[in-house]
Amino acid sequence: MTNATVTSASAGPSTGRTLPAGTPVLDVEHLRKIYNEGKPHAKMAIDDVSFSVDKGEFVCIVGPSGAGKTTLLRCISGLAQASSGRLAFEGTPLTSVPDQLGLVFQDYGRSLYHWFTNAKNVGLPLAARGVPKAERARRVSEVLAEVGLPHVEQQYPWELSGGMQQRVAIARALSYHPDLLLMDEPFASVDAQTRFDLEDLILKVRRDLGITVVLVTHDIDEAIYLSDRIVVLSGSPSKVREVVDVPLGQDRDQVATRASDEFLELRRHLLDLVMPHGA
Ligand SMILES: Nc1ncnc2c1ncn2[C@@H]1O[C@H](COP(=O)(O)OP(=O)(O)OP(=O)(O)O)[C@@H](O)[C@H]1O
Repeated sequence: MTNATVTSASAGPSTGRTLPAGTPVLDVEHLRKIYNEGKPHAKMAIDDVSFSVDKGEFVCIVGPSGAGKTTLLRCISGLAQASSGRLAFEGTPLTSVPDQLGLVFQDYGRSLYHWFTNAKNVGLPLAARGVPKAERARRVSEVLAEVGLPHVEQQYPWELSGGMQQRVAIARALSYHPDLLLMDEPFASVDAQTRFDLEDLILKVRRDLGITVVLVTHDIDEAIYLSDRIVVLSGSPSKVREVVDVPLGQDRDQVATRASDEFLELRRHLLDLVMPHGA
């Protein structure tokens, strides 16, 4: 896991363009990633990974430690270059960081500028894109309200709890209405109760904004709770072991959903896939 920062890969507003029916937001075909290719210390992190994500879907990626989950997100986001294979974003081959992409990584502590107010942090991608000040202020208020922090604009990140800081980071990634939100272990650094709150927040954001989400997690239960589908990676160098449908409906509840027979059955199946020998 990289302790990378929260990044807004684009500062521009969503294009809002309508994709032709059946066009996935994200298409990953036979992706392979070899670090230090051609050198004696070359390392194949991803062998052959294919999957696609449709508009509005919530897809989680799980797999053993070192399977290449972070590497996969870095390739999808354009932050790392795949060695071979094809990546397409909204039907267009991906050659650089896509405009309509939001990224949220685990380490909110390093991701926010602590000498800027929360409002300024959230507005940075908009400022970079030249969104006028008044419009920027309106959007910052709107998105902070969306993540449940309507009163923190003039405070600084260090005045907030860890969970609140991660909400600010999420608000920043959402400020320009990305079509696809990529999240790498976004809730791994907070306590269990805050983690549940943030999971519910991201489900609400997804519902409110109709956003497409791809999230990497070590936590099988979290993956089931959040997902429409789960891509299970094998150990390193990774292949797709299975893509698991999660037919739990849209209305999920931290207690009732997690206690349901369907949830427990999926949990058993996923644990079998991730720890095939009961390790
Ligand atoms: N910049 C890099 N240079 C060389 N090798 C790397 C680099 N980044 C990652 N790797 C290697 O690629 C493999 C996959 O790493 P990655 O961080 O993508 O896995 P992961 O599934 O996210 O791991 P974890 O679940 O432990 O966070 C590992 O063997 C790692 O050592």
